[in-house]
Amino acid sequence: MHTPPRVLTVAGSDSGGGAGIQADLKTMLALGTHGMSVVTAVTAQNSLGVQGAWELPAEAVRAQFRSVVDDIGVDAVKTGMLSSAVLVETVAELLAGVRAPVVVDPVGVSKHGDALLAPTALDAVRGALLATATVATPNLDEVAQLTGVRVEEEADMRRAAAAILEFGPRWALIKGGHLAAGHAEGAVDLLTDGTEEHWLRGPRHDNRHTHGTGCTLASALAARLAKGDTVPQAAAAAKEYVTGALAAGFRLGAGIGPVDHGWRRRGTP
Ligand SMILES: Nc1ncnc2c1ncn2[C@@H]1O[C@H](COP(=O)(O)OP(=O)(O)OP(=O)(O)O)[C@@H](O)[C@H]1O
Ligand SMILES: Cc1ncc(COP(=O)(O)O)c(N)n1
Repeated sequence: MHTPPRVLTVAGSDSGGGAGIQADLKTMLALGTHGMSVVTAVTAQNSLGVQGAWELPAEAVRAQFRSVVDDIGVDAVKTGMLSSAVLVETVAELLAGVRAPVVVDPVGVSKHGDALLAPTALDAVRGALLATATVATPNLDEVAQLTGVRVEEEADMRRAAAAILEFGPRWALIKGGHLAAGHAEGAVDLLTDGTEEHWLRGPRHDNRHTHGTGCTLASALAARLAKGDTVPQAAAAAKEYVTGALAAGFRLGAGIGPVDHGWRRRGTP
């Protein structure tokens, strides 16, 4: 009997289904793995923004994590919205006991600018969470928030990665999706462990249906790591998956629509 690789997301729920836990589980299924979840917070969210957010108690996060890890086991873990300093510290402590690869997406704010992490949690992200990561996947706003490095040109991404690596992840994947057109060739991300450097380049799709890109990239990366890829192989596959999902992104609600996690089944548009 075939048992698919087991991948766990520790993240917030997005009621609109485009980001957070919902994006993670869809991505994990699309990439042939068994997705599992530890919910950290519940958001009331749609294509227009985040209308409310409620954090779970640390005890509930710990209990979900133990239920999954102690019985089922994990081949990779991904973290997303962690909401507060208490939950960042709790999750960092839980991850320290895990041997599987860990992808940390240090989610700070939503696409609409709604805060998904308390400013008081930044120290715990720097001091405890990032060191548990096999790969950390900050976007440019998160890089600025965590390190003070401002990326305006592609070449600045090297300094951003070096500053993130100081906090202890084995690899940094700096996402350049927010680089202004004209300052990058396509949509470019930089993956490096401080020695090797891999530029991940894809075509830019400006169809505005980009809700969930960061969650999707990090989950695809975790899924491929669970399947046994090396970090550079997993990152290349994740970039290809998110690029296809973005190209197929669709209108939903009155605002920013989601990427299409099922694009491979439906065929490329
Ligand atoms: N318009 C775009 N066209 C093609 N690829 C994109 C575009 N925007 C982002 N990407 C890619 O999507 C992935 C996520 O990048 P991004 O910088 O948007 O992350 P994020 O900010 O965490 O996501 P979000 O903006 O959803 O919070 C990266 O691989 C990035 O290069
Ligand atoms: C619960 C939750 N987690 C994460 C994000 C960030 O999403 P994106 O992938 O668009 O950055 C979000 N909007 N909501």
